[in-house]
Amino acid sequence: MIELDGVSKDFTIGGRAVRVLDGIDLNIPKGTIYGIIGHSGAGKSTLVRCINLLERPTSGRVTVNGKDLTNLDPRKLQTERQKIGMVFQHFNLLSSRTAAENIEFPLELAGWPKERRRRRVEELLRLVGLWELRDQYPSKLSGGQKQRVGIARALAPQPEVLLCDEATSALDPQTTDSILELLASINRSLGLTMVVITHEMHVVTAICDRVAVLHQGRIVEEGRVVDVFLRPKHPVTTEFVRQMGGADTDDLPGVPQDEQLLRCLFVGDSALRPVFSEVTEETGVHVRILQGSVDRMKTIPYGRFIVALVGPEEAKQRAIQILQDRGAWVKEVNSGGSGAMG
Ligand SMILES: Nc1ncnc2c1ncn2[C@@H]1O[C@H](COP(=O)(O)OP(=O)(O)OP(=O)(O)O)[C@@H](O)[C@H]1O
Repeated sequence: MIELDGVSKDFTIGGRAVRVLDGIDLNIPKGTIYGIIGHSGAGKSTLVRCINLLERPTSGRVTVNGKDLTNLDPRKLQTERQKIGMVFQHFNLLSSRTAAENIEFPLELAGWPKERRRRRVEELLRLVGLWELRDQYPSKLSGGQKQRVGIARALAPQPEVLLCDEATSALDPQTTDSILELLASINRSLGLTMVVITHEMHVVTAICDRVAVLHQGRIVEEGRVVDVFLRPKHPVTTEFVRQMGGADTDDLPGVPQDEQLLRCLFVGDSALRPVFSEVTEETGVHVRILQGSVDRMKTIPYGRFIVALVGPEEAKQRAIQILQDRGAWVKEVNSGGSGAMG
């Protein structure tokens, strides 16, 4: 749906060219919610603005829905841009227009007839839960309500892609969750492809299917959210994962020499099965859970545990084999070892 091939972007800063994006390759499948996470200055906003060519890449190609945007003349680019909606961190609403009039604005620009505009605006006000507030001006709306207007305005011309640039970063945690829920439900009901730019892990784990980690203008990791965040490879990803907390061997109590300390990770249905009980039943090895939790990333359950196996050596090895056979990723650790799960 969205493909970036070797996209680079240079800005001239203080008279010299500085490379802000460096050879970005991305393939965002239709209908997915795709997260791009990175620290401040990583290049996230520049990257998302390259997708709709608000920033023209210095080199590389941007293809959206089979059309190479980097090769279109200005008029055709304008037409294609209407299929890409954008939601901003600070809402960017027109203060002199009511909620309904803000939503209507892009339809006026696109030349929709009045009656069709009226029907579309009503539909959108209801979709984002703002029908009652349709005649309010932005100054009378809360941050969450303003962002609902921003989302409805972006959806008005029926785009195929929605770009969200830190759409929840100016909101409190509760409002953030309600906006994330709205975005996820729009994705489900309209099948819209969404690109979500954020510096917050929570945003990615709540609604994204896939994620790219951006660092100093490069993608350092990419994949399914569960794969990238539960088994991070790059130090920047590991830093983000630490924000989630979870199993860590730093603060473990002492474990007797004859017990085998393990880190276990279950992803998918195996996280919900009584695998530790099965191990005990089949091998006689007891499993002492020292730390752990079961949670979900979007809809996918996962469990992270630090356990100690208690029993004869040969039986402990069989227990590890059974854990692996039942879908666990298992890593033996020395007691007193350190490091986040991953
Ligand atoms: N128009 C511009 N001219 C010059 N430099 C720019 C321009 N836009 C961005 N930059 C620089 O590019 C780098 C990446 O900025 P960008 O806003 O894309 O990062 P970001 O990851 O979105 O960060 P933040 O979360 O802080 O917005 C920064 O060093 C920034 O100063």
